[in-house]
Amino acid sequence: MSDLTIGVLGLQGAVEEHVKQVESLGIHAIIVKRPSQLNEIDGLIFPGGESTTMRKLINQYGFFEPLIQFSKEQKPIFGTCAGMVLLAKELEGSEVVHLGLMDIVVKRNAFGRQRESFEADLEVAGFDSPFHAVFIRAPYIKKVGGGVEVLAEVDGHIVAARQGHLLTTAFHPELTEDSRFLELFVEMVKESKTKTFQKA
Ligand SMILES: NC(=O)CC[C@H](N)C(=O)O
Repeated sequence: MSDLTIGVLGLQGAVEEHVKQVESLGIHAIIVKRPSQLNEIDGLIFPGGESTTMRKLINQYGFFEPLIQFSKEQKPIFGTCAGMVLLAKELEGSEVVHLGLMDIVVKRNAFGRQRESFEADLEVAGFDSPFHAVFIRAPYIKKVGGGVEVLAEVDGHIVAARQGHLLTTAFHPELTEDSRFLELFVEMVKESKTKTFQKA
């Protein structure tokens, strides 16, 4: 076991699958259900699910400010699917903004009814072979700000990106055996932990 702990926000959605994938890498995972648990983790995953419901629960359980603070401390966050919607600074066609942490404009349920759920093999920046991705009522990124690195696209739409300590995918990387996105996140978490250690 490494000395890292990764949390999965456990308010709603595909929580267990992420926990299993984190544990499959020999890393300690906890399900985060109370804001105080944010102090016990080095990085946090927002699972897929229903972003509107997740946001209601974020408010109800007093997570809003603690999550903003977690990000301010440069602690890595990985938002998958609904998690991407939570991270976005703007949602297309909507006045609603959730956490607004990442400089991306996101369109919800973006692939339309005919392609509600689909799978695709993606070329990903930094990966040496395609990544098989599962999309479920997925969003995509319409626009990125200057500091955002685009990692993958499908049909010309951005579906994976990184901005410093923030990583996001429109698909569900926890539903396949391929753990390369999680491994990338783990590297981000290790890096951030080393930096914090050096500052202390
Ligand atoms: N699989 C998912 O996470 C779907 C996300 C959903 N469309 C939302 O915006 O909340």
